[in-house]
This record gives sequence, structure tokens and C-alpha cells, in this order.
Amino acid sequence: MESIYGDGIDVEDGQEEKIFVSVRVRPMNAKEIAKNDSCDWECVSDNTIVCKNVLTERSVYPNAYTFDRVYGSEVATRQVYEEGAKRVALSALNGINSSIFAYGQTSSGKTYTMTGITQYAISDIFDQINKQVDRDFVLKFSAIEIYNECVRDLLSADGTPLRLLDDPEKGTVVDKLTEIHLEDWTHLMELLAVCEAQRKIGETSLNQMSSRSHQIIRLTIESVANEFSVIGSASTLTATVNFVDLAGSERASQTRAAGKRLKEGCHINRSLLTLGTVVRKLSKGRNGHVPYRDSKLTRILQNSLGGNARTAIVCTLSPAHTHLEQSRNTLLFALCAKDVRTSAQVNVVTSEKALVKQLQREMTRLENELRDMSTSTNHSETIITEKEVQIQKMEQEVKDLTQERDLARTRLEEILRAAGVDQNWVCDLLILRPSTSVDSGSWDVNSISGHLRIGSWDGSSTCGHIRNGSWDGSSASGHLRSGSWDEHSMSDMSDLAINTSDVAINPSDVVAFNDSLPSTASVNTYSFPKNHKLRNPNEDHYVFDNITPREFMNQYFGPDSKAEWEKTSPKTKTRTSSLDSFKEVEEESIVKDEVDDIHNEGNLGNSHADQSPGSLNLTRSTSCSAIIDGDSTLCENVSEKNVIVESKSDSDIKKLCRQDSHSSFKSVDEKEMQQNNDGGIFDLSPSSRTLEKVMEYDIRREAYHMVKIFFSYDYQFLFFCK
Ligand SMILES: Nc1ncnc2c1ncn2[C@@H]1O[C@H](COP(=O)(O)OP(=O)(O)OP(=O)(O)O)[C@@H](O)[C@H]1O
Repeated sequence: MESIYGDGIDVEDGQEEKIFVSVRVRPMNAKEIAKNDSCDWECVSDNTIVCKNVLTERSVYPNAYTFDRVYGSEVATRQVYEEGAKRVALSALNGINSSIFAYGQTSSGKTYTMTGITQYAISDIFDQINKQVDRDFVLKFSAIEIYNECVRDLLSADGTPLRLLDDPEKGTVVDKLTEIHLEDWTHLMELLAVCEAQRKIGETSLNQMSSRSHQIIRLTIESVANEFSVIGSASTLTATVNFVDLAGSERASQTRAAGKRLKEGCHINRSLLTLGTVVRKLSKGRNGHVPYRDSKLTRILQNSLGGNARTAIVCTLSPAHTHLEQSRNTLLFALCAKDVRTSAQVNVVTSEKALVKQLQREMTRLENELRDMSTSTNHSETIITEKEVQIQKMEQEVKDLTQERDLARTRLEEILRAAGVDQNWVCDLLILRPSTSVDSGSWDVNSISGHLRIGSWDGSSTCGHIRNGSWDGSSASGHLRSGSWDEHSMSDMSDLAINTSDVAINPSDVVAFNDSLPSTASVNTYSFPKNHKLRNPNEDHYVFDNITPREFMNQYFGPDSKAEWEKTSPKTKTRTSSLDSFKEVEEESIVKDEVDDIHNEGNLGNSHADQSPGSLNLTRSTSCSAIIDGDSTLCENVSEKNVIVESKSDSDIKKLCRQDSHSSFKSVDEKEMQQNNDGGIFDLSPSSRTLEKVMEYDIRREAYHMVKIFFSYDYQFLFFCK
């Protein structure tokens, strides 16, 4: 019995060998003889063929061509098979993929040759199988046709084109291709007959039965060692052998093709051109891109060209001089193919040892994959854990802030209640969140670089509108801008409410504290007692715990006008004169004028004329402290003041506002106020003048507001109450 590896076939892994290339010249046919065409080709040896035609000196074509084997017209197909294809075909029995295909122009004898080779090869395969008693074989037969770039199953009546799929191990595979278990020789003949019947053929001027498609007959051979095997029962061999009958290259002018035939010819030529390019690239080396995917033909043949397959090509020639150019092209293709090397590899397990090695490699690969997956999973879990911790922290922060807000709101309500302020009164509230240096004692508004928001608060609601404003501490010198107050809001304050959390200011945006009030204290600076310490919120303590609201207001916003104006006036004058004495004089003059105006028009009672000068400056202070203290006497004054204000005509109030705005040395710019629609610029200096401006703003809108400021450890509140 022959060796499993065949007669003289070397199957060492990685061994390279060239494609076996042979040339077969068919006999002159009746037509050619009738036309008295001459025979151009002569095989001068077993492997050299020469062109007998006299060539001009300028011809680029060689005269002689050498291949692995050349066969003249007298040589039988059997010999072509035996010498040029058998060795390759039988290598499939040893687990090596193999392909044999015929290439040549139309009517050159491809089908004739391949039909014979296919039958001889399969016949020999049957013989080899029968001889091999230590292995059990299974043969599977399939047939493919590529017609006009569509892949068809020749064993199926359904002409639906089949898809080509890329399998990582098998390479290109034809999806849903019929595979029939080949039983015996008779069965083979039946199947070949089916394929022949199914294949697209047509009549051309050169071939009455021209194949208009590429045909691939595929035989898959599976074998496993049986009980008689000395190698081992587990060894398995699987390989395929392809018998490829290509459609013939043709020149439309020669075939006089038109319509359907012309279209077929275009597809045929295009795919053969791609095949030629692939072979040419492969012959020049394995580097670089090989355009296998440019045609269905080269995709399917990829494993048969330059891959692991053993390959034999039989190039067929028509000897007639008429076909000289086509024959030369065929030989050029053959020359390229001659240099293409393939690597013969047994692509199946051939021994127990190899099987063990393969399993070990597979185990290693799986372990690596598992490790990678595990690492990836751990990483993801770590990220999730970190996010969860972050979320928990943020939830805790939200909780803490909510508690702070509620605490602040509660304290405000308590203070308002203690001060006798109606909780349902509408208040405009400004909340400043101090920096961490809040305890240091003084607050330099010039340091403020962020924006503040001003809104309104109805004391009971925690949600609603926020009227945005901004406080540009540097450019506006401590002016508070209220940028988006609107008439509607002002006239219907009951609709306004503020969510205190919305108006909280980022500490970095708002305040910085200095140790003391600068000697050049401007109206932009709030100062606090040097010894004053803002309390920790946990102590449930406010600024007002140490001083009365009146003292507080007097201390930071000027003396109360109603209560002992004469005593406090010099002090106020001293402070303001240190700021800008000439403006003070100017202001007092203007204030006096405007009071006189009002008196002259009889809108201000005589009892209040006595309060001048400075009464207007102190009006706000009076009302504010009165309400804070809950002092009934002072509240009467508030009431009186309300009467005074309300008794004024609109024109009076506007006039008063205009005059007063001019009198302020940090004046509210009337134009700017109007440009900002109803947005006023408020001077929030510690002088009563600041608060006067707030009053001014409110009076303009026929709303009478007061200002309170509370400081706690975390928040400072400035709100304007109606
Ligand atoms: N070596 C040969 N000996 C005798 N006759 C041959 C030989 N080669 C081919 N023929 C004949 O030549 C004709 C054309 O051959 P064949 O059909 O095989 O050509 P082809 O290359 O397959 O053409 P196409 O590409 O058009 O299908 C056929 O009638 C065939 O019998």
C-alpha cells in the first residue's frame, strides 16, 4: 500500500513549492483547417514551447516559453493528468488542500481538459481510498458556478445567488452550498452530468458550446484512522480538491459577441484580468496587497493561489495563427503563475501528539481571553464602586445643604416673627454666602468679583420666581444691580417667591473679609466690630444675639433718624465727611431742596419738616429699625412715613427720586436704571444713604420696602420687605 502521504509528496509544514504549470496545445479544429489557418506553436521539448511564426525584430514577445510541462496536440488528456495534475489532486488525501484549473482563451480546450482531469483524479482518489484499509473516508461533492459575477449552486435547481462569507479558519466559504455525500463512480458521473446540464453555455462564433461561466467542482475528503491504524484513532484529515474550469478569455471582435454574449464576455474578461493581476502579484513575492477581493473568482480561488494549497494550472492554447495574440497572453499568465509559490501545509491534526499540542494552544488562548475578560470586569466594577461613592457623597451634600437651607429659613422666620414682621409680607431677599474668612470681621465689597442674585421671598413659599441681578463689586464699586426686575413683578409682589437655595452664592464669588475697616473707607465697605465673631451655626446664634437689631442697624447703616438724630448726626457727618465731605455738603443741600419742594406743595406734614435736614436720608432707617424692634412708637413713624409716601403724587415721587439720585455721591444712575428697564443700581454702602437708594428704587415703583441684614455663620441675608 502507498504511504498516506502519497507517492513522493512531501507534506512538511511550511514547505514551499511552485504552482505546477503546464501548457497544452489542442489540435487544429475543422474550422481552422478549413480556413487554412497556420499552426504557430510547437513543443520542442517536455517543457519548452516555441512560436514558429516569423517575428519581427521589434516584437516584445519571446519565441520560446518554458514551463513544468508542455503538451502538444497529440498528447492525451490522461498524460496531462498523470504528469501535470495527479500529484496535486491526490495531495488532498493527505490533508492538503489542492486545486487544478485550466486557463486559456475561448475554445482552446479548457473544458475538454478539465473534464478528463476531474474524472481521472476522482477515479484515482477512489482507488487510493479503496487501498487504504487503516482509514475511513468520507467524500463530499459540491459544484459552483460563477456567472456574471453571481455565485450559483450547480447542484440546486434554485438559481438564487449564493453569498461568499469570510471564515477565519477556512477562508472564503460559499454560504448554503449543497454538499452531497459521494458514494461511488456511478454517483460521480450522475453528479457531473447534473453540473454540465446546469452550467451556462452558449454558442459563440469560436465555440458552439462555449462555457460562459467559471465552474468549480469541489471534492472534500475527510478521513479518520480506524482500528487498523498505527497512527492512532484520533487523527483526522480533512482537505478539498478543486477542479476549476474557467470561462475562456475572448476578444469581442473575434467572437463577434453582442448583447447577452457581450455582457458575459465583459464579466469573464474582467474576472480573468483580476486573476492575472493576482497571479502576477503573487509571483513577485508575498508582500503588498493582492486584490483577491476584486472578483468572486479570485475570492473563491484565494486558498488555491499562494496559500496553503497545492496548485496545478493547465494553460490551454489554440494553435491557429488567428489566435496568436490570445495565446501569447495565456503564456504570459502561465509564466507569472510559474513563479507563484505555495506553502504546502497539512491543515488537519495528524497525530495524537499534534492534537495535544493544538489543545494546549487552545487552552492557553482561552485562558488569556478569560484573564482579559476578568481584568476588564474588575476595572468596570472599580469604576462602578467609585461612582457609587461619589453619588453617596453628593447625596449627603444635598442633604446637608437642604438642612442648612431649612435651618436658615427657620431662623429668618423666627427673626421676622420676633420683629413683628408679617410672615406673609413679600420680601426681596438677597443671600450672600461668606467665604471661610468670615470670622475676620470686615467685608470689603471691592473684593467681590462674582454675581449675586436678587429675588423675592414670601416667607412661606420656597419656590417661585427669582429675579436675577448681579453685583459687580469691582466695576460698580459695590453697587447692587437688579437686572431683571419687571413691572409686573413689582406690581404684583405676591406672585414672587424665591427659593433660597437658588440665590445662594458660591463662596469664591462673593466676599472677602479684612481685619478692619480701612481708614479710607468708602461707601463700598461694610465693617464689623473688630471683636465681633460670627458664630458657628451649631451654636444656634446670630449677630443679633449680642446686639439689638436697632444697634446693629445703627452701627452698620447709620443712626436712626427718628431716635436722637441730633446726637447721631455728628457721628454720621464725621463718617461721611471722611468719605467725601464736599459731596456730603452737596447732598445735604439737594436733600434740603427736595424737602422744601415737598413742603411747598403741601404734601409733607409740618411735623416732619422738623426732621430735616437728613430726614429723607433716615426715613428708611427709621422704618427699618422700628419694624425690627417691634417698637410701637417707631412703628407709628413707619405708618406716618407710609402715609407720607403714599400721599405723594407720582410726579412728586419721580421728582424726589430724580433729585435724590443726583445727590448721591455713589448715585443711582437714572439713565442706567431705565436702560435696565426696572433694574436699579443700589449703593449698598454701610451708610444710610445706601439703604436710601433701595428706598428710592422701591418708591419709584410705588412699593415701600425696608431692608434688613442678618448675618449667620453660613449666610448673610439682605432682604427688602414690602
Ligand atoms: N486536446 C483536444 N483534443 C481534441 N479536441 C479538443 C481538444 N481540446 C479541445 N478540443 C475540442 O475543441 C472544442 C473546444 O473545446 P472546449 O470547449 O473545451 O474549449 P473551451 O476552452 O472550454 O472553450 P470555452 O472557453 O468557450 O468554453 C471542443 O469541441 C473540444 O472537443
